[in-house]
Amino acid sequence: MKSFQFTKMHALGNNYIYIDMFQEHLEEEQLATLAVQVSTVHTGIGSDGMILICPSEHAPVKMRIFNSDGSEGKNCGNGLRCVAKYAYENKLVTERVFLIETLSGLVRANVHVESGLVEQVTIDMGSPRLQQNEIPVKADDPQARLINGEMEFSGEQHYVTAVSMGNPHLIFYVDDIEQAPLTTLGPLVEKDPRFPEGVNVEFVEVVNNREIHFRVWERGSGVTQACGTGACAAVVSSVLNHHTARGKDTVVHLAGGDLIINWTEEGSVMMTGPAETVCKGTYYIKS
Ligand SMILES: N[C@@H](CCC[C@H](N)C(=O)O)C(=O)O
Repeated sequence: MKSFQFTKMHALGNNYIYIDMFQEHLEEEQLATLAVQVSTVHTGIGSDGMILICPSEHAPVKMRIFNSDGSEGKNCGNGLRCVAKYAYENKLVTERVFLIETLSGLVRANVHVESGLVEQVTIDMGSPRLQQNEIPVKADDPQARLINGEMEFSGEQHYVTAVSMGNPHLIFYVDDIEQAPLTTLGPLVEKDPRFPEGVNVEFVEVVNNREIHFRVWERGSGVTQACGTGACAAVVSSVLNHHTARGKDTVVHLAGGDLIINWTEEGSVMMTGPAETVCKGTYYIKS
């Protein structure tokens, strides 16, 4: 029976099965099915998806992320922090600051090490993309931004902001995060035809100009405890909607814990937060 070694890691509860492609070989055609199988709780390992840590021609390491439904995402903030921790602790890199390639470009990781272990990671996530054709959102004017724009979902008008952090996000503001319509509006908006590639759906309650509450329905995985790119998109949206300030640290309270996000004056979105190893094991591939 074919098998591979895996590491399960999580970042604020957003958990993935990580496979070291410097050591393992998997066929491209089997990756989507494998992501579904390993993610399934009862018959697999149980996770929000699968992440490959791959060799790269442009950086010491490349990340590929598959959601639990087998679809491939182009970026994953929590995954990047875990990949950075794995790369440093497993000596795929020797420096504490290094590049990671993603399907949406290169990002810079900075690992914060205590007693030889990476506890926190800061990722320079690059600049957000705001034009509707970059998200993508179908629009009469594809170059225009969607900031606090009106959109109808199931007969109700909502004010939404669209941000790409290499992957698509749509942000809704709510008065009480505990009442956010995560499991009703989330799946409906994710698959709305106005988002040709689907969309990650985020709900935000503003606490004050340095703090927000956040919940997410992720494209391809549903409700998760945290979404790094989503938290970055929520802070960008909150600056654009004058709820928080650019160039200042904003604390994002996610279901799984806190992230510090700063959309700098220079343009980059900086994300700082933890990454943890859960366990390692052997997975036997179903034939
Ligand atoms: N959990 C992630 C994002 C994973 C990919 C996303 N569901 C997509 O399809 O774009 C994060 O931490 O950013």
